[in-house]
Amino acid sequence: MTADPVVEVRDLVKRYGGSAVVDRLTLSAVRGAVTAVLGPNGAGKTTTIECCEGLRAPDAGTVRVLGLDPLADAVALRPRVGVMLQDSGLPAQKRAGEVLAHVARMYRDPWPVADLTERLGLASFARTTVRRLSGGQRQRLALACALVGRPEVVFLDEPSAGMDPQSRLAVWELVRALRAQGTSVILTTHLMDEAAELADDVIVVDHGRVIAQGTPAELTTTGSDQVASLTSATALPDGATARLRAHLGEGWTVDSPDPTSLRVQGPVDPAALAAVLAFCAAEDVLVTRLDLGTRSLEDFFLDLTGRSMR
Ligand SMILES: Nc1ncnc2c1ncn2[C@@H]1O[C@H](COP(=O)(O)OP(=O)(O)OP(=O)(O)O)[C@@H](O)[C@H]1O
Repeated sequence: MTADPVVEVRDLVKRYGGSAVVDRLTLSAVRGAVTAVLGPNGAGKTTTIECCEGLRAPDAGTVRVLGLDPLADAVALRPRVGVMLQDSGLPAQKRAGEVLAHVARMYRDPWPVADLTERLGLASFARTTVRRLSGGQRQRLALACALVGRPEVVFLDEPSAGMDPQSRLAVWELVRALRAQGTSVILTTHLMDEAAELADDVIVVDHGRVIAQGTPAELTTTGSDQVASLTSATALPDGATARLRAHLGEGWTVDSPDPTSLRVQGPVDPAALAAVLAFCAAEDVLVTRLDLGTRSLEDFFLDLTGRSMR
């Protein structure tokens, strides 16, 4: 548990039809930090976050946000917490600009609407009704509505899903600005680059439980391990991955993300690299590309949660 948590979830259980989709989940998020919650489809992320938002009642366990109970203390928490849902819940018949202005009027000291409009590029569709907005435009409006009350903590469920690259960058900039002004941000995302770019802390959820937590650097650095990624001109010979694994021996991980790629993870040094290339030559594999680097957050995530779809 962290020293000064903004969100603290202990042994949370949520069941649907008898099966626990959140299964004694425990996590905490640091005040003033950006915490990214990752996990495969159906892992229980949204259910957990919605318990934190007071939108769902836990079957067991405790949830505290800013030290308060999201259900029992809902009235006290409402002005202090911003929520951006996957399903935006915005009024379909109203114009985008009117919706944001209306939400702003509900707060004593709102974020200036003109500034949010500028940061999120809302002006071009301010006069469009919500039901006519594109998915990405609706997301941007929902984000503006979540932030306009200057919340102390904000929950963002896949904030940049469906957005074009320009909008995604604008959202990232905004999240960085929030962090700089001390706002705590809890976001769920399937975009590993988004988590790596923004998060101070990453929490990986699977099958309703936390299976890893740490900074992106902690999660992607295993000792002195490096990753060599090789691309072959043609499909690799049958069994090449297993033979290379046997050839390199203990301390090495070898896999093949696709038929023309080899990924070698271990203490890569000049001699090891020469051995890998000699192996490729012996197997008549023409290497057309070689990249060296540390494990990405995506590598970590796939190693942890597997490659099969849920
Ligand atoms: N109201 C509900 N009734 C029944 N089952 C539900 C309900 N809400 C969620 N579930 C189930 O709970 C599980 C977890 O769902 P949840 O939305 O929390 O996952 P998630 O990690 O957010 O997934 P995704 O990445 O797809 O958004 C899923 O199997 C889902 O079908």
